[in-house]
Amino acid sequence: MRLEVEHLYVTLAGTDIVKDISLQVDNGQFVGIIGPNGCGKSTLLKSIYKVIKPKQGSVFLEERDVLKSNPKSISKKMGVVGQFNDLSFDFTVHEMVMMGRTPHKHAMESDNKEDYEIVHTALEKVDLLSYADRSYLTLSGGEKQRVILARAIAQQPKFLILDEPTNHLDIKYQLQILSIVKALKVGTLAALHDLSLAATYCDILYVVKDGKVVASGIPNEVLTKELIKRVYEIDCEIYANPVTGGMAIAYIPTDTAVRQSNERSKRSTFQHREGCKNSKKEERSVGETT
Ligand SMILES: Nc1ncnc2c1ncn2[C@@H]1O[C@H](COP(=O)(O)OP(=O)(O)OP(=O)(O)O)[C@@H](O)[C@H]1O
Repeated sequence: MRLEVEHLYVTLAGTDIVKDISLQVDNGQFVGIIGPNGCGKSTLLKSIYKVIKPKQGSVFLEERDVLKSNPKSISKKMGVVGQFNDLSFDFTVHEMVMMGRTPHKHAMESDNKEDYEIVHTALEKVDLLSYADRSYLTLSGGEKQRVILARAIAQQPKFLILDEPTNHLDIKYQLQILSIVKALKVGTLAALHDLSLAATYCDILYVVKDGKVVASGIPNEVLTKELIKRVYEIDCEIYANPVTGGMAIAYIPTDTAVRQSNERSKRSTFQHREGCKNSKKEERSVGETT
């Protein structure tokens, strides 16, 4: 499904947080929103999935006017993985994921065989099948994050919104979760912090600063060191990853202590290598004389 956001403005507690943002996500596209802490990414997403009411603007999912539609009709089409996934009540992992089926059911309709199969597949996808009977509240942050993604998958959405989906995840699950989402082949709008991951997985990036889009386009063209300096106030070098060929970013710390420690570790690596070379030479010459 295609998402079209036009001239969105959000004001919270008298402050303008989102200022005239327009963006599009085509069917099957993975679109990333990047930008520094507090620039308005979550607020923008929340206003798209109807948790916050925008002051002005429109959000359309295909022909449907999202801001004027009732939440249940939107939740049949749109899955959301939010940033904070804490609950006051305890549920099992299986029950949590089964909640993803709710938008497709009438009041009092019980879960059927198909629902169970869908939940099973969703749990399998995020590697949590063996956790089905565990209490959600006892899970680690990363495990909770994967349960919430499984719930969104069980919802079988035609469009996905993800707010920092890799927040609590170790690198294996960061890659796994983004690959799973990409393989769903539904339009996806995701706020991401890791620029290298954003460059790897996103078809299009929107860069937000102070509530405004300051750049957009394909990652290779958008992510320049000048833009990163302007938006994040940090120096970096961008290079082609020698193994994957993809874009890699090396951040350059401004902190002198860190620079000195890097220099020291470079020197000791060099000394270690030279030491190894010399002891190999000695071993060879001992072998030749005996
Ligand atoms: N309910 C609220 N009332 C007042 N200000 C708010 C409210 N919610 C968020 N803000 C402010 O709006 C700004 C944008 O917040 P938002 O959470 O959208 O940023 P973000 O880009 O998602 O940040 P992060 O990367 O840290 O998650 C912040 O300065 C935040 O303090």
